[in-house]
Amino acid sequence: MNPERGALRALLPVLAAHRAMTLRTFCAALAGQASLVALVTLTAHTVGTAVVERRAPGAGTVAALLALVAVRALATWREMDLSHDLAYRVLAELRIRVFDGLARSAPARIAGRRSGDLASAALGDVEALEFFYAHAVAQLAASGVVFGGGTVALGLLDPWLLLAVLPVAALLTLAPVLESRGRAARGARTRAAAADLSAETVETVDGLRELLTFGALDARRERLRAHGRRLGDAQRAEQAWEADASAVRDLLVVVAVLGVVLAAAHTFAGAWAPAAMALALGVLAPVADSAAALGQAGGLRAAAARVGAAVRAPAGAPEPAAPRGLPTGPLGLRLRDVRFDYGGRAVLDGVDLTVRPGETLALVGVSGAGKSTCAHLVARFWDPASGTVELVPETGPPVDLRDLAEADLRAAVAVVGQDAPLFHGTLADNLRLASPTATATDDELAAVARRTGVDRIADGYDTLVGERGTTLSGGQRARIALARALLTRPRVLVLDETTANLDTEGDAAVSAALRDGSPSRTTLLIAHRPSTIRRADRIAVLESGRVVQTGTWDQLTEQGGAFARVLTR
Ligand SMILES: Nc1ncnc2c1ncn2[C@@H]1O[C@H](COP(=O)(O)OP(=O)(O)OP(=O)(O)O)[C@@H](O)[C@H]1O
Repeated sequence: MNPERGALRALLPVLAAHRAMTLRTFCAALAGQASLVALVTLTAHTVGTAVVERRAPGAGTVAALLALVAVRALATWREMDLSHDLAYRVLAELRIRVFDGLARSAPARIAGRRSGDLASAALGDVEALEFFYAHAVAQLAASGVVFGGGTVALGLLDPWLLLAVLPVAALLTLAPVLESRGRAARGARTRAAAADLSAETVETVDGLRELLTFGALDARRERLRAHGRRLGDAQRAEQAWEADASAVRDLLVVVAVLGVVLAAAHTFAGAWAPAAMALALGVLAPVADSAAALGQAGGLRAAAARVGAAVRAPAGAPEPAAPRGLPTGPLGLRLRDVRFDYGGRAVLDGVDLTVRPGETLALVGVSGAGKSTCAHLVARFWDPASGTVELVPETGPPVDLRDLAEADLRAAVAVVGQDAPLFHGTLADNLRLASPTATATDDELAAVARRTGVDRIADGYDTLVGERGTTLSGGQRARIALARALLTRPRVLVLDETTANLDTEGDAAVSAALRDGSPSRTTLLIAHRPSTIRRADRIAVLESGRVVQTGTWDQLTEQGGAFARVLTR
């Protein structure tokens, strides 16, 4: 099924939380449209009276005209105010829902997608929906009511007038439906081009250093230019169609005008003839506006589909319905017959691995063996296709990660990667990222900073580290990421090449400090450097999706085989 079908309708329930405001916007739109129809009708009648019957308007008529002008002006202002207020509230909510969807399904969903593309979905597509919420929903409903009421009035006044208006109204309403597929395709082209350009721009800015180093800036500029051109072409195609559609709508209204003039001249005399014509055309005007709005909204279906998909994204690792608690004390880690793939060949094909409480186990293997994948499963970024990942208390049964509440899992397990990103802000902000409620005291922060060497990075904790830590070296970033994890006091710590960027001395110092800091903590250490691996209590070798060897450094170096191959590589 076409995922864009009904995509806009599927986003209507967001308005449910703003029912009162939606209703007020509808009332303002209704008052604005109805007062306009009344105003043009009364004006036509007044002018007709003056010109045809040579009678000046009475005080009552003038007062009614002034009142209608005031109502129209007030209602228009109120509608603009309310509809935009409503739209901006809804968009703010949608942005958060899109973010929640990404967070819920990330990084499973993010894998393979470009961050600029996601940013475009989160911001550009949501922004594009402003038209739908501010200018379409309440206005279409109001137009329907005005047209319905006007149709009844016309029918009572003169069925010929109705006959002149109805076919054109039907064609105007039908046109956006008939052209919806083409509109959606053109809109999708624009949104896709905008997303590509956004992805390309983000990648270019991120990789400026590399592009400069390899002299690839000019080629990249050309690519950006080509993407910009593609977006421009898509936007022009949309606009050209819009201009044509608008001309066709105007033509249809002209046909209606001719019919209305004929019908009114046939039935009415004196000042009532222009009044009836004005009423008939006044009733048709909201239909023409609605047709334009419907057409424009049709172009937003691709944006709505992308936003809807992000909002409804299933959780990569769903929360358990009845979470189990974790006993206090040291926790071991066990992977039991774990199988996992990223949609292609099996990356893990029956991994069995045990890390005892308080033990440090080094997981080694050649590049691409699946070590980081194991770390991601322990962090529960994804669930295994089969098998279990368990936390094993010293006493009591093991607890499957799938049975743990998210907060309990995050409190027990911390995973630090090789290039953990830092965020714009101070060093203290970055260190306290995991405990924003400042559960870590200043003394604790200072102790952890000392242990990880973070206290030697900057003059003070108020130092700005810059977006993504670009002002820091790789080793400094690694120390901060490690300190950040330690402040959460994890019982299981997974270090995925965390100290690879430190020099051998720094690596040794951090390892010693880690061990002294909390001897009961269980550590799964992913490393390539022999001196780092050697410090672990035990070593497990991952090869062809399985753990093929385990033992101490001395045992494994004696055995040779897979471990020897890893060391040689
Ligand atoms: N998000 C992903 N989507 C698809 N395939 C992936 C993804 N992440 C990793 N892979 C693939 O899974 C395999 C294992 O990757 P993984 O990163 O776990 O290996 P690794 O042992 O940690 O490697 P390295 O030592 O180089 O970091 C590789 O073939 C990799 O290409």
